[in-house]
Amino acid sequence: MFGAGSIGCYLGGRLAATGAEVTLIGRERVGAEIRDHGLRLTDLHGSDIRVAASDIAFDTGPESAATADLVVVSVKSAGTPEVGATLASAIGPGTVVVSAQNGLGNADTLRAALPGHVVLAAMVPFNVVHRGDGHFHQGSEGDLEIEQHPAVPAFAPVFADAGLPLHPHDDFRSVQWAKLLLNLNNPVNALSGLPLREELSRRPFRRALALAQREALALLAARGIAVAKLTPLPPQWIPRLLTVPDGVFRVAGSRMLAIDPHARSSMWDDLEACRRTEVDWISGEIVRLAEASGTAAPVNARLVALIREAEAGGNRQWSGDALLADLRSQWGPRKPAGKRQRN
Ligand SMILES: NC(=O)C1=CN([C@@H]2O[C@H](COP(=O)(O)OP(=O)(O)OC[C@H]3O[C@@H](n4cnc5c(N)ncnc54)[C@H](OP(=O)(O)O)[C@@H]3O)[C@@H](O)[C@H]2O)C=CC1
Ligand SMILES: CC(C)(CO)C(=O)C(=O)O
Repeated sequence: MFGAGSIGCYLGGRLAATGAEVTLIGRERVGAEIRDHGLRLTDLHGSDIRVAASDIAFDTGPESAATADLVVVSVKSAGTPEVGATLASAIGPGTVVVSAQNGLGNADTLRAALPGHVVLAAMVPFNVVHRGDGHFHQGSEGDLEIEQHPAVPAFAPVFADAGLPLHPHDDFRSVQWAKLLLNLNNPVNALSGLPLREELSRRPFRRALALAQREALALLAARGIAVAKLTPLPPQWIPRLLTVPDGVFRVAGSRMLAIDPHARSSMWDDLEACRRTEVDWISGEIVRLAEASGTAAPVNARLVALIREAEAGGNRQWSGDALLADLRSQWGPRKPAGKRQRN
């Protein structure tokens, strides 16, 4: 696992717990935490798994990757070029590399750095919260998805044994777009300063997310880009669901609210840790799609700008009403791509 953070420690720990030989590659502060406490991996269904420090290796450098069958990359997107360059001189022939990152382009970045290697994109649908002292908690549901490839059956059983089945997809880009639409909530969540469940329980924040999703969906439809159905509702219907009153959403959106009350988006984690966020790889993709279509994506562009401001110390405690009013004002005299709809 290259990137021992929330995802790397959770996936790596679950694999190690069923006997897989796993090395976590990460920062010394995380290595010290695991040496002191081992790993504790819990989920929303009450699963509680312990991995002793002696049962999982930890390195700060890439040496162990030289003999690995599989390297799963789980750093934030800004770190991908460095990981690609590091792996290029570290891994042996035949090592398969899987990107378990959000966004569209991380696997491509790794592929460019690792010609001759199989590099596959995967998608983690659930949230992981780092609760400290080696404890990582899966706060929402879902199975891992992966690009279809002949290399997958060699390692899929190890994931299945660990309770993390991999679902291969022929059209993985459509899966990545579907996840990106859900991740458009990351900047809204990060700007709200609230846990995900609390934020999604408040209609003005859901309306803000619906604005961002509608803008993205209109651009995707105009370009004929397919979006996979990852949730019971098709992605095109989710903005409508988001805008219903709170009481209705508590019932109709109960699956979206089935999140640990403490879970936050990974973008909130980044702001909290004063790290560069992944907003350029999430909302920024919609802005670039609009530019490539000769139009604008003012709502998503504004979310990028607000996250930039928050990275520089700006407001991270927006009220739902203020954020929604700010995003609506971006429409101005211009129309966003697609039909204008009130959220
Ligand atoms: N957290 C979540 O719930 C989810 C996250 N994701 C996605 O998964 C990916 C990983 O996210 P997450 O686990 O939250 O990220 P984290 O920031 O928690 O973990 C990444 C870790 O990798 C470390 N790291 C970065 N570069 C290197 C390097 N060159 N060598 C060693 N260690 C390095 C980071 O250290 P440092 O911070 O010091 O750079 C950090 O500790 C992201 O793309 C995210 O969007 C997807 C679904 C859910
Ligand atoms: C799981 C989800 C959608 C929300 O936590 C996520 O991908 C993230 O936080 O980056």
